[in-house]
Amino acid sequence: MKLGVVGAGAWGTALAQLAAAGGAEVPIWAREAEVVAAINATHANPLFLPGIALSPMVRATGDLADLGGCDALLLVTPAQHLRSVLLAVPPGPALILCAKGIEAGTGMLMSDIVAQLCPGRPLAVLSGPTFAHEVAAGLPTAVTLACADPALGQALAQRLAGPAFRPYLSADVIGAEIGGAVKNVLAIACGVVEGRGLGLNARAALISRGFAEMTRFGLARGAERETLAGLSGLGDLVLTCSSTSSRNFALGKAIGEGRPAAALMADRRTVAEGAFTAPVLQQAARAIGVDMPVVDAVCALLAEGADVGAVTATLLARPLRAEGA
Ligand SMILES: NC(=O)C1=CN([C@@H]2O[C@H](COP(=O)(O)OP(=O)(O)OC[C@H]3O[C@@H](n4cnc5c(N)ncnc54)[C@H](O)[C@@H]3O)[C@@H](O)[C@H]2O)C=CC1
Ligand SMILES: O=C(CO)COP(=O)(O)O
Repeated sequence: MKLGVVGAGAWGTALAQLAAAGGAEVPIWAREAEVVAAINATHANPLFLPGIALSPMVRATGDLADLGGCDALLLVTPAQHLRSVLLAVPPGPALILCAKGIEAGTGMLMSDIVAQLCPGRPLAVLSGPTFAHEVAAGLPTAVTLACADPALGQALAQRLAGPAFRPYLSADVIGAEIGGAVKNVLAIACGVVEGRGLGLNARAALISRGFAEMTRFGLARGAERETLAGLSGLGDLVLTCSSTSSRNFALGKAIGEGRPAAALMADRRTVAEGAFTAPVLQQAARAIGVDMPVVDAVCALLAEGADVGAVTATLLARPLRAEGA
C-alpha cells in the first residue's frame, strides 16, 4: 500500500518518516517552498521538526497532484485548514485523518468535512499519544486507528505498524476524533495550572474532571465509552496534560504565568489546536445541553482575557455534585 502525506508540519513529517521506515518512498506535500527544498536537499525539516534526520525516501512536493498515485493519504494539515486543502487533494486515495480539532464556524468534525466535500470516500482516523519528535526519533507508542470498514482499517494498521508504533483498531471514528479534539482544550487548562503554580494535585484533579467532560460530550455525540477511555482519549489527555512538549499545555502555562492570550496566539507558526477548538466546542456542548465547566474556563481565559485567579475560584466554587453525574 503506497502512502502519501498531506501537510509537512511536525506531525506530518514524523508520519512520513514512520511510513518510510520500511524503505518505501513516501511523498509529502508541504505548503511552504522552503520546507519542500529543505526536505529534498537536506533530508530535514528544520522549520517544523528540528533535530530529526529524515529518511531520503521521504520526498517533498509543493503540488498535491503528485500524491495522486497513492492508495491512502495521511491528512495532517491543522483542523482549521482541512477544508481548503481537501478541495485540492487528488480523488481516489483513502483518507486518514490525523488533525485533532473541530472546525470553527461549522462545529464540524474532520470526518464531517470529508463526508460533506467527498461523500462516500473511504476514511480512517489516526489518533493517540504521539508527540511528533518522539515518533520521528523511533520511540515507542500506541495509537487508535479508527475505521468503519474493518478490511481497510486492518490494511492501514498493517502498513503503519512498526517495531515502535502499534495501532489498535476501532470502528468508532467519532470517538477517536472527539478524544483528540477535546484533550487539546483540557491540555491548555492543565498548562494554566502549571504556570500558576497550583500544584500536582490540582493537575490530577483537572485531568480527571476534564475526562468526565470529554466523556459526557463524547457519549452525547455517539462516541463509545471505551474509545474515550483508550489511547485517543484518556491516553492522549494524560500525555498532553503533563508536558511542555505539548503546544497546548505550553500555551496554557504561559497564560497561567500571566501573559495575555491574544499576544501568545499572534504570529505563531506552530499550531495550538485547542485555542481554536475551545469556543466551537463550548458552543457545540451548550447546543446539546452538555456541561463542560473546564472548557468554559479555557474559553474565558482565551477570549475574554479573564483573570486566572478569578476563573480558578469560579471553577472551585461550583455547587457540589455526585462524581458520576
Ligand atoms: N505535533 C504533534 O506532535 C502532533 C500534532 N497532531 C495534530 O496534527 C495537526 C498538524 O499539526 P502539526 O503537524 O504539529 O503542525 P505544526 O504546528 O508543526 O505546523 C503548522 C502546520 O500548519 C500548516 N499551515 C499553516 N497555515 C496553513 C494554511 N493556510 N493551509 C494549510 N496548512 C497551513 C503549515 O504548513 C504546517 O504544516 C494538528 O491538528 C495537530 O493537533 C497530532 C498528533 C501529534
Ligand atoms: O497531539 C499531540 C500529541 O499526541 C500533540 O499535542 P500538542 O498539539 O499540544 O503539541
